[in-house]
Amino acid sequence: MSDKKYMSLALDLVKGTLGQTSPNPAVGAVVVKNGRIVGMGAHLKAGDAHAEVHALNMAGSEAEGATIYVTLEPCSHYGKTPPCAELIIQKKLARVVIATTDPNPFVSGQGIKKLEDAGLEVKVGVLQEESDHYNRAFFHFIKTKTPFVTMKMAVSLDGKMATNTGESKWITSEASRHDSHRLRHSHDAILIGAGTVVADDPALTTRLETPGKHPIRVVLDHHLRTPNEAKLINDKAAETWIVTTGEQRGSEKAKRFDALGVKVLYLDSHRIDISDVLKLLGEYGIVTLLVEGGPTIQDSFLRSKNIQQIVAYIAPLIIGGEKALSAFGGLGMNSLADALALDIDKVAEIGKDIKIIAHARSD
Ligand SMILES: Nc1c(/N=C/[C@@H](O)[C@H](O)[C@H](O)COP(=O)(O)O)[nH]c(=O)[nH]c1=O
Repeated sequence: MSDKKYMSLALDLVKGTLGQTSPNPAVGAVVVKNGRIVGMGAHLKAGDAHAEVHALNMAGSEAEGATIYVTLEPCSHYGKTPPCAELIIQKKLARVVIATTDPNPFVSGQGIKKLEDAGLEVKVGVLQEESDHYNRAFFHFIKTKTPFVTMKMAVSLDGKMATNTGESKWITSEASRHDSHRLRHSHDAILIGAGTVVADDPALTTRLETPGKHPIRVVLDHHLRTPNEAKLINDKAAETWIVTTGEQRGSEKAKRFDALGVKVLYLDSHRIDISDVLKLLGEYGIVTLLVEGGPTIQDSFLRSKNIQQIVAYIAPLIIGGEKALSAFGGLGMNSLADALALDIDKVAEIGKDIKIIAHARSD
C-alpha cells in the first residue's frame, strides 16, 4: 500500500475522535512493518497518551525498523506526557511519515529535526490538506487563542427561521435536527442569546441514540434576564455559563445564578462585544464554539466578522412575510463587499432538506 493509503487510515482515526480531544488536536497514528499494519492508535482525551504511544504499544517489538504514519508532527516537548519524537527514536523506527507540521510556532519543526538528527527518514506533507481541514479549529485556536466559531442556521428556502407569528417548530426535518445534535456533540460550547432562552427555553443538550457529549451552554445575557426556571439553569444536564457585563458584578441577579451553580463570567466593558466574549471563552479553553443564535446574536457575530464556518440546514419551504424572522436580524452589512464571503465545502441532502457546510473565505 502507498503512504497515502496508510495516512488515510490514520486520518480515519482523526475523523472518529474529532471533538473529544479538545483543547488538543485529534491525531491518528499507524505503524507498518514489511507491508503489514502492526499498530494503530488515536489520541483520545487531552492529558491521556498521544496517538503514537498507543500505536507503538500495540506494535511492541515490531516497531523496530518500521514506518510510523502520524497525522501531526510528533511532539518534542514535555507536556503532560513524554515527547513522542523521543519515543519513536527509542523504539528504533526507520521511517516517519507526517501529514502536517505542528501549528504551534514555538515547537513547529522541532520534532522533525529531532527525528532527522537521530538518522530517521522523515517525509512531511502526505494528505496535509485533509489533515489541516480536520484540525482547522485547533489551528485557529493556536493562532488566535479564541474559539473557532461555527454558526448553525436552520431556515426555510427564503431564509426565515420562524413565521411572522413566531412559529418555528419545526422548519427542518427530524434528520436535520438529529444531525445538528451531532454538531453539538463535537463542540466544546454552544452559545445563544438571552432572547432565545426567553423565547424558546432550549435545553441545548446533545440528544442522540448513543449518548453524546453535551457542550457547555453559554448565554450572552447583558441584563441577566435569563429566567430562574429556564431548562438550562435547572436541568443540571450540562454546564451552563452566563456571560454578562462588569456592572452586573455583585448584583442580586448575579448572586441568584451563583446560588444555582451557574458560572457567571464578567466582561470588563459595559457592553457585550463579541470579540471580548471570544477572548474570554478562549481563556477558559473553549476551542470550538457552536452559535445557535437568535437573529440578534447571529447579526452580532456577522458584523464583528467572527464567523469561521457556517452549517446551514435549508428546508424546502417558503414562509414569506416581512415580519417573519430571518436567520440574521439587526443591522446586517451595508455593502455586498462587506457581506461574509464563503467557500462551500459540502452540499448534501438530509431528510427533505439541504445541508451546506461552508467556511469564511480567508482574504
Ligand atoms: N426551529 C428549528 C431549530 N431551532 C433551533 C433553536 O431555535 C431551538 O431553540 C433549539 O434547537 C432548541 O434546543 P433544544 O431545546 O435542545 O431542542 N433548529 C433546527 O434545526 N430546525 C428547526 O426547524
